[in-house]
Amino acid sequence: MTRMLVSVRSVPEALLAAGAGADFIDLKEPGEGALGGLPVATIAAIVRALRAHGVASPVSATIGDLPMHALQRIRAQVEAVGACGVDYVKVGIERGPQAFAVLDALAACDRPVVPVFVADRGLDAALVAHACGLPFPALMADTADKQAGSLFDAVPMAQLRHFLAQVRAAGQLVGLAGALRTGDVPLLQALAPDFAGFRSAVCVGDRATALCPQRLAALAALLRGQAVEPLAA
Ligand SMILES: O=C[C@H](O)COP(=O)(O)O
Repeated sequence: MTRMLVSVRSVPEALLAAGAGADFIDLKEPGEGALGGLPVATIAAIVRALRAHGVASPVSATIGDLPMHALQRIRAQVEAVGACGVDYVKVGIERGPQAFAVLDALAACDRPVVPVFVADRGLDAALVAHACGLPFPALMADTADKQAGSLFDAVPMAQLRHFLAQVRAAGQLVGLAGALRTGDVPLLQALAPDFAGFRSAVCVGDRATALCPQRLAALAALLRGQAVEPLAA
C-alpha cells in the first residue's frame, strides 16, 4: 500500500497529520515554495513535540528551495536541518548539469538525504540513474508549480513507471508528489509508489492555508482503499 506523507508547518499541524494517520510527517513552509524551508528552531520544536506525544512516524524536513549552484549553502542547510533530529532531509534537485555534482555532494553528507526531483519539465532518466547509484534511502519526484496541474499533468505515466522501476531496482524507496488530488488516487494506486506526498489536497484552500481534518481523513481512507463520501470542493 502507498503510504501517506503530509507536509506540515507547525506543531498543531504535525499532531493533526499524525492523528489522521500520516505515515510520514514532512516539515516545510508551504507559503515559501514547493520545498519551502522552516526555521531550524521550528523544525527542532516540531520533532520534539511529536516524540513527546509518542508519535514514532518518520519525520522529514526540507532545506528550502535552493538553486543547484549554491552547493555550499545546500550542504550547510542539510547539516543544520539534519541536526534537528529529523529522519530524512529533503533536497530539491533541479535538472541540469550541476545537479550531478549536487547529488554526489549530498551522498557524501553524514545525513540521510532524500533527493526530490523537480519534475515540471519531466524527469531526467540519466540524473535519476546517477542518484540510484548513490546511497540515498529514498528518491522522490515533485513539482514546483502547484498551479499547473498535478504531477500526472507534468510527467507522462510511462516516464513515471520508468522512474519507479529505476528506483526500485536500486533498492531505494520511491515517492511521488506534486499537487496530487484525491482524484489522482486511482493513478497512484496503479503505480503503487512506496509513499505519496500531499499538501494542496489536504488544505482548506490553497496549500498555504490550514490543514483540513476532513480532507486528511478522507485521503487517508482513500489510500487505504476505503470508500469515502465526496467532500465539498
Ligand atoms: O512533499 C510533498 C509536498 O509538500 C506536496 O505538496 P503539494 O501536494 O502541494 O504538491
